[in-house]
Amino acid sequence: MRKKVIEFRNVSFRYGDEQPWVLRNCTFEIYEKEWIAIIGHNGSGKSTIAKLLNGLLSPQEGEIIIDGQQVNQDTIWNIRKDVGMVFQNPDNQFVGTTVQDDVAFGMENRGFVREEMIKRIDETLSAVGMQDYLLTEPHRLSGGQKQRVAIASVLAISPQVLILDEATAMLDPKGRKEIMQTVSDVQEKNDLTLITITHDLHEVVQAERVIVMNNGEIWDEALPREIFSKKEALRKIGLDVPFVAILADELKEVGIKITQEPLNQEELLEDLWTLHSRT
Ligand SMILES: Nc1ncnc2c1ncn2[C@@H]1O[C@H](COP(=O)(O)OP(=O)(O)OP(=O)(O)O)[C@@H](O)[C@H]1O
Repeated sequence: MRKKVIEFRNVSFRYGDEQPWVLRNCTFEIYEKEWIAIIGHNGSGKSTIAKLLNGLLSPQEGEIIIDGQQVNQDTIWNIRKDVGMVFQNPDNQFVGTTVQDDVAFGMENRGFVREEMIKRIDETLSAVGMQDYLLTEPHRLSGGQKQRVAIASVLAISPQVLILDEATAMLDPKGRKEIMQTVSDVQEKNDLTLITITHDLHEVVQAERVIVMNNGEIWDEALPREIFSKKEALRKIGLDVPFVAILADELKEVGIKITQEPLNQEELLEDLWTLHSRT
C-alpha cells in the first residue's frame, strides 16, 4: 500500500474576512510517487491549493497534513523542505547572478556544507541537462532553460513533493514537451510525488490521476481516461478535452467501433489498426 503524503481535510479558504470563499470543503489525498494533475477553469482555486500546500497561505477551516505533519507555524520550515514549487514565470524565481549561485541559494539558506552543495549543484543541473551552464547569467537563458534551472534549484533540497504551477505555460510546444520529459525522468529517479497544475491537455494525460476543480470545489477525481470520457460535462465547466477524444467520438458516430477512450494519437491508431486487421 502506498504511503499517504498529502491530505486535505475539509479545507476552506478565502483571501480575507470580507472576501468570497475561493476553496470550499476540499478533501483529497495524494500518495507517494503519484503524479497528480490539477485542472479547472481560471480562478477555480488551483494555485490557491498549491500555496496552501507549502504554507504560503493557511486555511481558515480544515486541516492540511503533509507527510504526517499538520501544516502550521511550527512545522512550516520542515514542510517547505518537503514541498518544492516551480511557478509559471521563471524570471520571478531567480535570485543568483549565475546558474550555480541560483541552485546554491536554497541550500545556503538551509545550512548545507560547501562540499555537499557542490555535489548537489552538479547532480541536479546534470539531471535537467543544464550542467554546461554553471557560470551563465540566468537572464541569458531561454524560457525552457530557465525552468530547468528552477527545477534543479528545487531538486537540490531533495523535496518529497514537486509542484509545477503552470510551469510550462510560457514555453512553446517543443519546450513544454522537453520540460515534461525532464520532469518525468527526475520524478522517477528521485521517487517524487508530482503535482502539475496545468491547462495543457498533453500534461494532463500523462498524470496518473486528475483532480478537477470547479468554483473552489472538487468536481471530480479520477484517471485521465475516466475524466476525458465526460466530455459534455467538462465543457460545461469550461474545460477542453483532447482533440483525439473528440475525433474518437466522431468516428463512433459514423459507425466505427472504437473500443476505448483514447488519450493520444497512438492509442487511437492502435484501435483503428486492430479493427482494420479484423476486417
Ligand atoms: N491574493 C489574492 N487576493 C484576493 N483574491 C485572490 C488572490 N489570489 C487569487 N485570488 C482569487 O482567488 C480565486 C482563485 O484563484 P486561483 O489563482 O487559486 O485560481 P486558479 O484556478 O489557479 O486560476 P488560473 O487558472 O487563472 O491560474 C480567484 O477568484 C482569484 O481572483
